[in-house]
Amino acid sequence: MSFIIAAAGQGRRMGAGGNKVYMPLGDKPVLAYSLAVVEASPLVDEVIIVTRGEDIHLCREIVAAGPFRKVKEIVAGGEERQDSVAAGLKAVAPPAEWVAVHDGARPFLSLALLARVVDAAGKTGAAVAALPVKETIKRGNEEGIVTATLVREGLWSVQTPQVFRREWLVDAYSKAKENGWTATDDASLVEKAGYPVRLVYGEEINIKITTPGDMILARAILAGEWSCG
Ligand SMILES: Nc1ccn([C@@H]2O[C@H](COP(=O)(O)OP(=O)(O)OP(=O)(O)O)[C@@H](O)[C@H]2O)c(=O)n1
Ligand SMILES: C[C@](O)(CO)[C@H](O)COP(=O)(O)O
Repeated sequence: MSFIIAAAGQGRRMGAGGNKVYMPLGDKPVLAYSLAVVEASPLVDEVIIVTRGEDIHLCREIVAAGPFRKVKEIVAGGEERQDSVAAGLKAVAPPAEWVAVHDGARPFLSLALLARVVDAAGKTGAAVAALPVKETIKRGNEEGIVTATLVREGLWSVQTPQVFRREWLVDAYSKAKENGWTATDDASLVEKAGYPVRLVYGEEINIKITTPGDMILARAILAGEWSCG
């Protein structure tokens, strides 16, 4: 399986003035955590990292320090996450039957979660890690007034990894380009292209580091102050 790591963001919501995947977390940068997991996974044959052109030198340093030998290519990303994954997908060689996409900003990927998503994708053709929504979900207008309270039943909060039959993901990205579809995750495009996507129980610990509060949480997780499946 080819494994694409999307790491070409700008970290605007982190407000640290740089790409959060290169921020230190414990003794290594955020990006090095998921790289270590895929390096150890027998399910992953090759890794493609997508990062901003200006960060490629930082990425190379992390790969060399690992050393992360499965990294086949480091490619430059695009304006939006979708553009970055599209760039990564171009680097996946056609013999690969399966492609996984993961956020570099999710350092606590586990081998067990990756195996669960791969297993489900093997049966359905596409699968994503996700958790049922726990809180009441409301829609609000620009003035902050509630316009609707949604039915929570059946709603899932989606994570990565997301695993797809390569041909499905390539087809979905080509249809997205043709029709101008945009999405915040890869599965949305695959769904829109007409393919079934299986939801697989993710892990609460598999957070996406997005804001400064998430970095505090990540440090607590690392220190063993919080852990749960
Ligand atoms: N153009 C982009 C935007 C995002 N990402 C990656 O997609 C993941 C999830 O994105 P997000 O949390 O939104 O990261 P940022 O774009 O860095 O954050 P922000 O939106 O706050 O700027 C991250 O690993 C990020 O590096 C990417 O590869 N290319
Ligand atoms: C792919 C993702 O991590 C699934 O939760 C998420 O959609 C990324 O969204 P963002 O807008 O880049 O934060």
